[in-house]
Amino acid sequence: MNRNEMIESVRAEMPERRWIHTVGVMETAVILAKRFGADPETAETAAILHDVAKYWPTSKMELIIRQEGLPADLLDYDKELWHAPVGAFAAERDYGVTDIIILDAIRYHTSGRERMTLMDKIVCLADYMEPGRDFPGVHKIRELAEHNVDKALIAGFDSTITFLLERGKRIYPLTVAARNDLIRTVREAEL
Ligand SMILES: Nc1ncnc2c1ncn2[C@@H]1O[C@H](COP(=O)(O)OP(=O)(O)O)[C@@H](O)[C@H]1O
Repeated sequence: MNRNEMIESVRAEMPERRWIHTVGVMETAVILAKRFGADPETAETAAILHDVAKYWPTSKMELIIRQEGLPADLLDYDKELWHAPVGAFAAERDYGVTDIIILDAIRYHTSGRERMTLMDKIVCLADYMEPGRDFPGVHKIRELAEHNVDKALIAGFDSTITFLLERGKRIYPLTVAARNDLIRTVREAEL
C-alpha cells in the first residue's frame, strides 16, 4: 500500500477532528525525527497509523487483545490504552507493516515503556505536543522538545499521571516504568 492509500484508509477510520490531530502528529513527528536524528519517513508512517484503531468498538478491541495474545492486563485499565497495541496489530495485519520500529512506536505511543526507542519517543511526544493540543503544561513540553526529547517526554508523562491522580484513576504501570527509565537516562546524560 502506498502512502496516499494508507492516508485515505486511515482517514476513513476516524472523525475529521481526529484526522486533523493525526496530520498534526505526522508533521510533528517528521520535525522531531529530523531534529533528533531518526528517519523522518519511518516517523511519518508510524504517525499516520498511530490512532488507526482509536474508534474501533470496545468489543472488537477486547477480542483482538484476547485472541492475539496482547497484554491482557490492559483490560483492567482505561480503554483509552487499548487502541495502541490494537493499532500495532492493525498496522501489521491490514497495512502490511513489518518494520518493528514502526509497530512498536504505535504499540507504545500511549503507555510508553522501559527502554523506549528513539522512534517510540518521537511518536509519543508528537502525540502530546502536535499543534492542535491544548492542555496545562503543553507549552513546557514544546519548549523542552526544542532540545531534549527525554525531558519533554517526562513532562508529557507527568501531565498524564497528574491528570489520572487528580481524578483518582488507576495508572497503567508501564507509564511509571517509562518515566522512571527516562529520568535515569536524563540523570546519566548529565553526569
Ligand atoms: N498509564 C496510564 N494509565 C491509565 N490511563 C492512561 C495511561 N496513559 C494514558 N491513559 C489514558 O489515555 C488517555 C490518553 O490517550 P491518548 O492515546 O494520548 O489519547 P488522545 O490522543 O485521545 O489523548 C489519557 O487521557 C488517559 O485517560
